[in-house]
Amino acid sequence: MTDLRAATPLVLVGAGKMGGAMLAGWLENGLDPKGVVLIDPAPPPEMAELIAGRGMTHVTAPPSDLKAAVIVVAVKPQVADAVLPGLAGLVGPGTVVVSVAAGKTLERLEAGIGPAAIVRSMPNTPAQVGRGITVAVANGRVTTPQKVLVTALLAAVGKVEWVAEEALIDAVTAVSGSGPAYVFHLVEAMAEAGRRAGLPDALAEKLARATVEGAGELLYQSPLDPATLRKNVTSPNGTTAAALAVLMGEAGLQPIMDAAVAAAARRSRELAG
Ligand SMILES: NC(=O)C1=CN([C@@H]2O[C@H](COP(=O)(O)OP(=O)(O)OC[C@H]3O[C@@H](n4cnc5c(N)ncnc54)[C@H](O)[C@@H]3O)[C@@H](O)[C@H]2O)C=CC1
Ligand SMILES: O=C(O)[C@@H]1CCC=N1
Repeated sequence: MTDLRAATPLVLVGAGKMGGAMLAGWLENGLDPKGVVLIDPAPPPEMAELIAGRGMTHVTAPPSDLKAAVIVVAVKPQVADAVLPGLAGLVGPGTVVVSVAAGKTLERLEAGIGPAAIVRSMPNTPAQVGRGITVAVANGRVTTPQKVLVTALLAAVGKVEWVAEEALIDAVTAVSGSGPAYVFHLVEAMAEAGRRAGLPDALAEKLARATVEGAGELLYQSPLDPATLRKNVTSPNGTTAAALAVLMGEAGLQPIMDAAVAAAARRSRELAG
């Protein structure tokens, strides 16, 4: 079983919301902070604190004297093309590059960093609490041991799926990469609907948040599928049935979700550049 020590030296390029969430998860799971080199000219303040507190090396540009075991590229897709060529010097014969950038194809990544073992992946921010899910696709240069190493790294912050067909990553991005935002928006919408139904602000927010937290945890712990869990809430001719007649109706959630996921997948394809 590959442990996270094999991932060092690990160079994390960009410690913002996604890179920072993964880094927090890795440290929680035993990655040696001394083996981490963070490249970020302007990490968010909470990351700067974590970096200093855990003794990680922090630089603002790629060092010239290092070959990485793993390079995780977690900068915005819009800056990836500019950043990638500067990382080429960190690539040695054993290095595997893992990109989390939305839209950036394996071909585009290789055009930027040069010939290398590259994994294109799509994680999500629940990685911060070890409950992310990442889908990954490898180029032809990734060896089996590198795939095992990347799996260990990604598995330290949640579930991992590999796909052989790169085109699936756009839909993956639209469902699980962006998906946490849809769930957080559901909380906002439920709270707002509660306020409009007469609840005081604080109570509406508390009820919406606790309901999604609890339903998520129940889904996590239960062996039942979501449809069964939904039916377990729904008494015949009761209040839930009345609400679901709206949510599952013709103008309900499904067509809205279809449109949202299609829009995100389209944007992912555009971000290829
Ligand atoms: N936020 C999310 O939920 C998810 C984001 N992603 C992907 O993760 C990547 C990063 O997104 P976020 O973390 O949300 O953005 P962010 O803006 O929070 O983080 C980007 C980080 O990159 C740093 N950076 C900028 N220029 C740099 C450079 N030249 N060298 C090194 N670091 C540099 C910034 O200072 C910042 O800390 C994007 O490609 C995005 O598509 C993927 C899955 C989910
Ligand atoms: O919004 C974005 O583009 C990134 C990719 C998936 C989640 N956040």
